[in-house]
Amino acid sequence: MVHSIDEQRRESPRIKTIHAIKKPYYGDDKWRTVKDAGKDEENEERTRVSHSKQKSPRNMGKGVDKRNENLNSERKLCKVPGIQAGHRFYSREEMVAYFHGDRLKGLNNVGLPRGKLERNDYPLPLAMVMVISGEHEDADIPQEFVYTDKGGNNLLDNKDQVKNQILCRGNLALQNNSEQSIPVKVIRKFDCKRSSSGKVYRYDGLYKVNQFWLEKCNSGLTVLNYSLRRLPEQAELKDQIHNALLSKASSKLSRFVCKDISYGKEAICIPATNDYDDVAPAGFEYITSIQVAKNVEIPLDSPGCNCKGSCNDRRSCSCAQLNGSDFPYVLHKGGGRLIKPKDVVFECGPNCGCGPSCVNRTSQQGIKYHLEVYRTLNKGWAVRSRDSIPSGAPVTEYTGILMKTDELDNVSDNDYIFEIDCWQTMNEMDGRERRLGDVSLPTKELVKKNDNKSSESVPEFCIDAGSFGNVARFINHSCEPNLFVQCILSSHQDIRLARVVLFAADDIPAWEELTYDYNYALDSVIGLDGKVKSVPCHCGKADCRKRLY
Ligand SMILES: C[S@@+](CC[C@H](N)C(=O)[O-])C[C@H]1O[C@@H](n2cnc3c(N)ncnc32)[C@H](O)[C@@H]1O
Repeated sequence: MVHSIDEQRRESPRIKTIHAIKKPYYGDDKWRTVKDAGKDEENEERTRVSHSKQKSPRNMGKGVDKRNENLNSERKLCKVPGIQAGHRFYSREEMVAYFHGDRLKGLNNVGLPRGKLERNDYPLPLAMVMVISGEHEDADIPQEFVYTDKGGNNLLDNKDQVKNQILCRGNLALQNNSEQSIPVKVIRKFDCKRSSSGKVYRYDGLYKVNQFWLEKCNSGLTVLNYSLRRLPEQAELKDQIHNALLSKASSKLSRFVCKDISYGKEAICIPATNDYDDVAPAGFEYITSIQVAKNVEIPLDSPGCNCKGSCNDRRSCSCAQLNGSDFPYVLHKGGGRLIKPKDVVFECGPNCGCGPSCVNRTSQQGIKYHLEVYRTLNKGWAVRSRDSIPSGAPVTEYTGILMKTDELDNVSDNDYIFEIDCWQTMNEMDGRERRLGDVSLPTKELVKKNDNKSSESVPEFCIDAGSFGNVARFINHSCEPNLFVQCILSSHQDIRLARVVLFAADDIPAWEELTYDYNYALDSVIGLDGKVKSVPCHCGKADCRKRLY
């Protein structure tokens, strides 16, 4: 069976950049006096690159902004809906998704823009969440404890204190919490063998910052201490409920059927878990990059740019020129993010002067998220990420054997074939629809250049991941996907042989199944018996088309 890029695109993301300006909401809680705290993060949000679908009304109003509003703002300074004291999280990412977007340090504050000391009628910063290390997970939740921040420590070397602590950042935040009677959510981190991350994070509840005081430590330097007392009358997970959840979680976590399906070939392990039986994914060899069939020749004729280090001048970089005089990626929090999907993205390649960490090689830098292959009830294997994935980030390339489509054997028995139909899409062949507005002049020229190579509406080349492939071969279809397909050229300019890379279409929370839209034309798959094949779709989305093909 063949699922095609083009068909996926036909109804899928014509992506636009949304500069989200969110209105923070702090719930109807008694601590809502700090109404506007959190606007710093709101500003940060404005730089967010959003990859929500333009064409599909299904995605309207969903995704990044709404979800973050729920997950972040509402939860910052009040209780966390659905989470009771004693709740355990088995990965940092899962815990972070509940408590504070995508970064959670030891002490998380709602801060101030640089240089400001006060905003409106309340002082900032304020402490929201405190993550501290605990001794033993089964010990009772402490009613009171003393906290000492790490201010004044030598961050580069042995972390010893080298300066007096002063009232700034975390320390100042805790003082403000104390003065305004705003509680802090406390999470304790424990080592835990049954957790796949090796840690468990227990939510201990809301604590009032009772008092703070200065103290001289052995080295003669000043430290600031805070005593925190747990607020009374907080609902706690009852032991039997907790144990039930725990055994469910641990049984889930203990059902590892393979520690790393890549057997060390990826920089990050990709485990497989199975809650149904002991079977592990099998029948294929893991490859991290495309292998080329004998009778297919990949040209290496991309001229390449003359930049050094990382490409950053769009006027002088010839690869930027190919992308319509701009770079397709922005650097955000250390990683490249695709600004919007394009017919084709021209990345730097072997003939370029820049180095391997150039932002215009974003899709070539390997898998960066902790992906997991897991067994589902009715879709076979599926893929999820234990980390949240930001919108526009590359998740994985679709690898396999790059071969001629007409040389495929047993097509109808092979669930792992990806047709490379970027060229057909650009030419709007066979009912394919081209995205408007993002076809650069060089891309148009490229289309012309390839015009004599193929006039077929059927893509000439495909990636067969049946026997050789990577984690992408386990990614299922959804009628409302969270990934999209992007064709990429780096070493040559033959669009028929473009690389296929899956990118995050939204901010994807940890543990959500990763999916893209196969977008088969219904009745397009013919079985060996010559009859049209039909497979029901189990994506479970509200607007499910009910059939995969
Ligand atoms: C590329 S494979 C995906 C991984 C596959 N689930 C496995 O176990 O290896 C494509 C096949 O997965 C199954 N599949 C993918 N998405 C599905 C969906 N939404 N509903 C039902 N089956 C699906 C179909 O059998 C499809 O032919």
